Amino acid sequence: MPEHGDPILLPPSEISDATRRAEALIPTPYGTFRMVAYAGDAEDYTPHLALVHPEMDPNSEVIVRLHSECITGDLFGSMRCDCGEQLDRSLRMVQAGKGVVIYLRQEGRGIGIINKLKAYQLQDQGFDTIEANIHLGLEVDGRHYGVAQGILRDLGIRKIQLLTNNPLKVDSFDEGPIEVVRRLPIIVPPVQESEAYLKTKLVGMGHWLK
Ligand SMILES: Nc1nc2c(ncn2[C@@H]2O[C@H](COP(=O)(O)OP(=O)(O)OP(=O)(O)O)[C@@H](O)[C@H]2O)c(=O)[nH]1
Repeated sequence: MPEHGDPILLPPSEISDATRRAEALIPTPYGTFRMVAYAGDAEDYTPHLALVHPEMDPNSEVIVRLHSECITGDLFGSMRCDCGEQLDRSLRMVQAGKGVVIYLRQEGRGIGIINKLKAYQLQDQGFDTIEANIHLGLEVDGRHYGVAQGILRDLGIRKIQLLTNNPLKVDSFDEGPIEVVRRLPIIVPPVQESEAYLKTKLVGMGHWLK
C-alpha cells in the first residue's frame, strides 16, 4: 500500500482538475460548509466541489461522500433514482461527523444530462439503465475517481470512512495513498418510480443494496 506523500498515479488531466481555485463559507439548512472549487481551468463553469465541515480534522478517519452530479435528483427531487435522498443524507451525516462531501461533475455516470434524458426515454420504453447507455453507444459507467483522491489529498486527508454502496468507488482507492478504513452504507428504500433502477444497480452493477 503506498504511503501518504507518495505521488498519486493519475492521468495529468485528473491531477490538474484537483487544483484549488476558490473557496468560501456557505451556510445551509444542514449547517455551514466551507465550499472549495477545484478545476484544471480557472474559468471552468462546472468545477468539482468539496463541501468541508469547518471543523474537519484531516488527521481523523474522515467521513467522506463522493457524490456524482445528478441534476434531476439532486436539484429537482426526481424519484427515478436515489441520488437526491443520498445527497440529503450525506450532507446531514457529514455535518454530524465533521466530514466532507465531494460533488463530482459526472452527470449521468459521466454521459451528461442530454444523454441521460435520452437514456430515460429508452428506459420508459423498457430498456434498463445499463442497456439504455449501451443502446446510445455510451459507456455504462464512464466515471473515474482519481480527481477525488487529488482533492482529498489537497485537504490533507489520509484515512476515510466512505459513504457508498458502490464497489467501484471503494476499489478506486486500491492504488492510491488514501486508505478506506470503513465503508458506510447509504441505502435509500425504493419507491415505485425507482424500483427498477435500484434493482438493476443491485443485480447488474453489483451495488451493496441489501
Ligand atoms: N446514465 C444514467 N445515469 C444515471 C441514471 N440514474 C442516475 N444516474 C446517475 O448516476 C450517478 C449516481 O451517482 P452516485 O449516487 O454518486 O453513485 P452511485 O454509483 O449510485 O453509488 P453510491 O455511492 O452507492 O450512491 C449520477 O451521476 C446520476 O446522474 C440513469 O438511469 N442513467
